[in-house]
Amino acid sequence: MSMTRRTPRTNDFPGNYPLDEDWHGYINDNDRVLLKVCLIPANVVMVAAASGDATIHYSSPTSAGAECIDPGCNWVEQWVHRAGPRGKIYFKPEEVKAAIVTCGGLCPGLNDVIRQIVITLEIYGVTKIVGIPYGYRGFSDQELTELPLSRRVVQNIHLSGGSLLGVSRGGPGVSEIVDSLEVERGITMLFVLGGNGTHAGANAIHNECRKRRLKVSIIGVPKTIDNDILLMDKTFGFDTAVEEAQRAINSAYIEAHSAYHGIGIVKLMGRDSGFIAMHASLASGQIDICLIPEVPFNLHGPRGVLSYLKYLIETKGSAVVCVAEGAGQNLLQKTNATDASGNPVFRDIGVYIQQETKKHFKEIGVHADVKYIDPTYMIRACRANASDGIFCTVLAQNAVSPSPDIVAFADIVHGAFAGYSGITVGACNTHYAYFPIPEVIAHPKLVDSNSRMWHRCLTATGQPDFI
Ligand SMILES: Nc1ncnc2c1ncn2[C@@H]1O[C@H](COP(=O)(O)OP(=O)(O)OP(=O)(O)O)[C@@H](O)[C@H]1O
Ligand SMILES: O=P(O)(O)OC[C@H]1O[C@](O)(CO)[C@@H](O)[C@@H]1O
Ligand SMILES: [Mg+2]
Repeated sequence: MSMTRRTPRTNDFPGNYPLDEDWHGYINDNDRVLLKVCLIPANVVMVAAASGDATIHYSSPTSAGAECIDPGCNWVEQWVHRAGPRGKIYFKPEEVKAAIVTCGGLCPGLNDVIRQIVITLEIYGVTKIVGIPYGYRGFSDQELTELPLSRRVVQNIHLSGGSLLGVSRGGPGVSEIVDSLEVERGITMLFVLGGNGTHAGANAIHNECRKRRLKVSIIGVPKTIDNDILLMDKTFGFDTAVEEAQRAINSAYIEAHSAYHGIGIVKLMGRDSGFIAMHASLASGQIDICLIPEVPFNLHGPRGVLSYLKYLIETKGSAVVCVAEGAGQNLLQKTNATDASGNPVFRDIGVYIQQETKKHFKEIGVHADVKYIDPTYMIRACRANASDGIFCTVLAQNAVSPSPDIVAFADIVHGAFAGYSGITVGACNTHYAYFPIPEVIAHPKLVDSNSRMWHRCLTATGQPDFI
């Protein structure tokens, strides 16, 4: 097998300099990634789910995971732009001032992404790169000054969790942010790392820039530990969260297993979506009951969680419950409180289950030793694990000499240089693509209770329905 050089050697090409059509190092602007396919000719149904299933040929719309895009289940193809470096760039690197901002909650991998963006920008020849401190707030708070970024500054930041730039919720309105971008700072590329709220903000900033006819690229990188962004295989930090959750689950298991009639309860993140809880439960093999926001359950009553816990105590001697923070909110009193970004503040379902379990076992006169673990912030503050780290690091290596397989975070820089704006980057069916922001934040991506993955989780825990 011969080694292929990633950078063209001048003597490889006639005239000593490769023409774009001879140098196969760039993404063609017309390259596309297939997002969904949906077809019903006669009895044959081929439907691709939102992500990752484009290669499945379903034989019936009732097959697990099958999904029709339109009500008639007609042939529909959805394509998105393939991500990667373009032969023609839209910005002159020496005229670019790029800024990076991280908003919302923390997520493992933020520093890796910041680092990769800076390194890739420098490779393009950009020298003016700054970090906006503490999320969107950094655009309005006069006491916060922007942080100059360079390879030297970001070299080792991936070795720790958190965000070099800091994060925040809430902050200034869109108009104020664009004033700051345009007038105060002269920013021409803004890289926005955040979840659905941040992306809603990024889209609004993009629209305002267009309204003002500003030549500014607004590019998102979806950051959500909950993995709740639509159309993408997964988002960075999710893998790390699932892995870190294993420690908490294992501790809960050991506590429960070592106690007489021990019950361990672990609450994991997941405001709307139970992906972390589902995957962590599956990975651990130590969970008896997994509760997620998408699947309603009763705590009390003959089919409720508490009756099943009693059964587990009687048959196994101990039990471990994994509950996502957004699960069972209908069982709790609403607070009507919101955080600075307007997100509803939930009551603590983990604490509630702990209290109700203690109460229930006392009432029925059965001894139970209940231990509750909430590892939320320990998980969120972690540095990215190897898988999430590779997700960034390999991209960085590719970014050193642009080639067609430069992907993901490096790609968002390519996206900006290609003149894209109002887009976000992600992996879809293992390929990297640019997505229009409104499409990916239309609603949170949810665990499908009819999916194979949820069924696998139920098989792994052995739990019944709690309704
Ligand atoms: N609809 C919106 N329009 C403009 N800006 C928004 C909107 N929603 C949220 N934002 C802003 O985006 C930032 C982050 O929002 P939010 O706190 O909801 O976190 P997030 O991006 O969803 O991340 P996380 O996954 O951690 O919750 C905040 O500064 C908030 O003011
Ligand atoms: O306590 P904070 O910072 O508001 O963040 C909590 C939220 O952040 C998330 O981890 C998402 O970033 C949610 O799962 C959770 O509801
Ligand atoms: Mg959010």
